[in-house]
Amino acid sequence: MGDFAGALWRAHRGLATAWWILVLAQAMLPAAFAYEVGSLIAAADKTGPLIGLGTVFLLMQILAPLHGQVSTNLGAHLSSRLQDRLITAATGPPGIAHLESAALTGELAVARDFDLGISGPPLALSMGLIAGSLVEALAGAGQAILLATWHWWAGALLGTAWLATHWLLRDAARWSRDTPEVRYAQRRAEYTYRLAVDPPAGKEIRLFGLSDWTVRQFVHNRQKLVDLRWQATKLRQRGLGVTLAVLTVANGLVFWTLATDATALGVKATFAQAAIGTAALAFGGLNWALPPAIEAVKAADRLDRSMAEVGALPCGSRIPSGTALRFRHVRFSYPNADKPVLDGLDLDIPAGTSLAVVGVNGAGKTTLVKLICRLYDPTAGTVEADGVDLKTLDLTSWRGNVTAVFQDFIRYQLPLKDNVAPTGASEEDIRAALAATDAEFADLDTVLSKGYDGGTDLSGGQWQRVALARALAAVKQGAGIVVLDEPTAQLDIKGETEAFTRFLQHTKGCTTILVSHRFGTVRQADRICVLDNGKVAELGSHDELMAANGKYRTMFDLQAARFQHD
Ligand SMILES: Nc1ncnc2c1ncn2[C@@H]1O[C@H](COP(=O)(O)OP(=O)(O)OP(=O)(O)O)[C@@H](O)[C@H]1O
Repeated sequence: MGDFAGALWRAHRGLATAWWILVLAQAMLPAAFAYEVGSLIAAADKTGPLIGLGTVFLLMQILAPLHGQVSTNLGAHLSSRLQDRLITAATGPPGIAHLESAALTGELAVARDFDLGISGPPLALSMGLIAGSLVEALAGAGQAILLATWHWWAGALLGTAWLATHWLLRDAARWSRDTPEVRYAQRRAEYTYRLAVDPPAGKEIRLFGLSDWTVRQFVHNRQKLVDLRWQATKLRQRGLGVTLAVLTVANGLVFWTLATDATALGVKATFAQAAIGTAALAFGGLNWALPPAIEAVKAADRLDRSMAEVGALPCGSRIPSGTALRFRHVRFSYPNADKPVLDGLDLDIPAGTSLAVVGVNGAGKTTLVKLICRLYDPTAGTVEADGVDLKTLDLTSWRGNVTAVFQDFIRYQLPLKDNVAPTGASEEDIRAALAATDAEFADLDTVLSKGYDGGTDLSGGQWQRVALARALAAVKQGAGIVVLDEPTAQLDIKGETEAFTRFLQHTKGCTTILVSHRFGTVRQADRICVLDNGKVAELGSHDELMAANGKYRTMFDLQAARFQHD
């Protein structure tokens, strides 16, 4: 609860203060109402008590909707703050291991539930429910205190009896989502939800007839969450029986004493209401909206720390001085993987040369690219730039020195010009980059997404040309190392060879690393390296490797034969 209160305070101090004041004010009103009713009955002159009663009644009517408004606003602020924190936690770490960790993506699903509302109401809504339940619990305590002013034991007895019920119900209302089963169901529900609503999935869902499957998966996992909640929150019968007995005795005793007490009718009316109102102690504060909200706040806190830890990379202060790359006895395993992807890899890439990397699927080509971009660090060995370990370089400067077209490059839903230079560049440079890659598909200001007014979409190959233009624009801005991971896989054969030849012309002087399965492109590189079993199996120019008659030649001949046959 402390974490939650702290999160409210940080979300919006003014609203949080108003929210708590309103909780307390509203909690006091039922006791005040009981007192005023008693006074009205007892008083000879009814004017004062009537005004008092009317004021309390009016406050009850005004404060409740006001509290509702404040709750919704505060909930929206808290929700935005949590979203900001999650986005910062995800994008902040310099590495990407935290985004690929199964444990952390599970945690992210728990944290995001406050906003998706798959297994509970979204925060803006649940804040009102939380407010109501807190008011109720505190109002019950206020009535018990009022009752204690008549007979201390009556307040204590009824207060304790209803508190016991509170614990029973609380136990039953509490549902820990922090279990592998719940996380799994939440992730599957979120995943299938995205499949249903995101356009890229829309094609396959329809073509492969997966609509029913998607709905079934979503419903199944949602139902699973409902069942798990039901199992966790079922009332235990024996506990219920005991509590009912305690309540019957306590209430019987208090009301019997009240009935037989020789006090005035007004006093009796006040304390009878207080005795009834104490029951709110049992039911307030139990609202099922509170635990999920607390868990979302806690999960966001935990993610902040754990993502920073898992995605951390050591960062030096040296400024990169050159673009020659060297892998020295590099070994690399993904976290929790039992087999290394790279194992004793040695490779020199002289500055200003181009190197193509080939190998079967899963040989570790993209992994090599990730190490050059320093998205991961080697498990052992070093990657060096001009003889300097990348770990000792200033990371921002290093990243400014490298540009890449990744296999799964991003298709930004932004204007064409921002797709070429996301952080800005002169119009002249943007146009030059687009011209060099034959990517002038739209007006510079046209958004590359059909989801926007006047927006357009591109074909796979056209998108690749735009991604190549982005890399060229980065070279213009100072990047000296260019990494291309299957950059032309979606271009037609003629376009591919032309595009790569032109790209190399425009990046003359850069160190270029190309990953490709298309040998027409590969052969244009100064040198080619065949990756096998985590090591460099062959290294040389196209002619040298063909003459060596090894793995490269086998792969090249296979592809050439297929084209000749076609
Ligand atoms: N984030 C990851 N976590 C765990 N294992 C991974 C991860 N990414 C890749 N791998 C594994 O590492 C190995 C090498 O993958 P990588 O993507 O580097 O291969 P590749 O040579 O680029 O393959 P392809 O030609 O299919 O693109 C594969 O066995 C893959 O399953």
